[in-house]
Amino acid sequence: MTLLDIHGLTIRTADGHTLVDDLSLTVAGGERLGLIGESGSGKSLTTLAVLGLLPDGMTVTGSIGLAGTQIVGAREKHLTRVRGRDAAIVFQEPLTALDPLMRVGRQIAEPLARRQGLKGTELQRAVTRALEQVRLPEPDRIARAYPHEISGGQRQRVALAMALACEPKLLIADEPTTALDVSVQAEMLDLIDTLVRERDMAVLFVSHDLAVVARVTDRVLVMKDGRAVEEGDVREIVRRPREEYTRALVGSARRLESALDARRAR
Ligand SMILES: Nc1ncnc2c1ncn2[C@@H]1O[C@H](COP(=O)(O)OP(=O)(O)OP(=O)(O)O)[C@@H](O)[C@H]1O
Repeated sequence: MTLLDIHGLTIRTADGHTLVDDLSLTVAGGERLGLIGESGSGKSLTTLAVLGLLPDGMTVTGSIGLAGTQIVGAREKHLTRVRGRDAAIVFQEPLTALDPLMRVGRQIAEPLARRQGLKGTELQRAVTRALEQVRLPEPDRIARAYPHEISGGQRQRVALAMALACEPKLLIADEPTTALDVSVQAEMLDLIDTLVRERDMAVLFVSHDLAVVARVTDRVLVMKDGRAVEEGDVREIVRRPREEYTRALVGSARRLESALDARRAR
């Protein structure tokens, strides 16, 4: 069944400049779609639009159906209900989602209390469980820490725990590993892969890196200048890119892989 149905999505600035142009895509329940394209191609704006989080002043036309709710034009009170429950987002920079002045445990507790009505010891246990699920060692210490007292990789795991806290049907991951060290990136991708599989969640995974997208998604949509240029099975696109732009993306991903192979062989 279709979980996310975007049709003819167009996003413009207040002065009429088109940033996303007539974009259509669907994600079925449990399916994983990668959104790929170079910087500025409109990937992030598309994901923000799904949660009704576009910056003030931008205008949106077209439709975005998310688990039966029409997001375009929806009132804030309806959007609040959808966020976290139907879709949740993990950003490239975890500090975007975390409050610097609040202990990590309280930040995870907040959505759990609000959505699941948990309190007291039960709530504390749920926070510990949420931190354990994202494979954070010493969950109790992490829960007492402020965001700046833990590492970037740990912060991203905390942000993932928050996004998963209400078991959304769709996880949106916007370049979730780009800001991390290469050694931590692979661990994070594996973690997302496992957790999403266990929960049978759908994923909209945004990246400019085809190698990363190929690792976690089944299908990929390539964007350029706010438009979809190509869409298909991720292996098929890597093997036989149809569009020139996609060929260039595949070519640069290959060059990077062989450069890394050459380094490993040294
Ligand atoms: N608040 C804003 N006001 C005006 N233009 C914006 C705003 N946010 C983004 N844009 C423009 O919209 C276009 C698409 O931006 P978007 O962030 O969606 O790209 P992206 O593909 O996610 O890029 P990146 O990989 O660098 O995050 C860009 O040209 C960007 O400059």
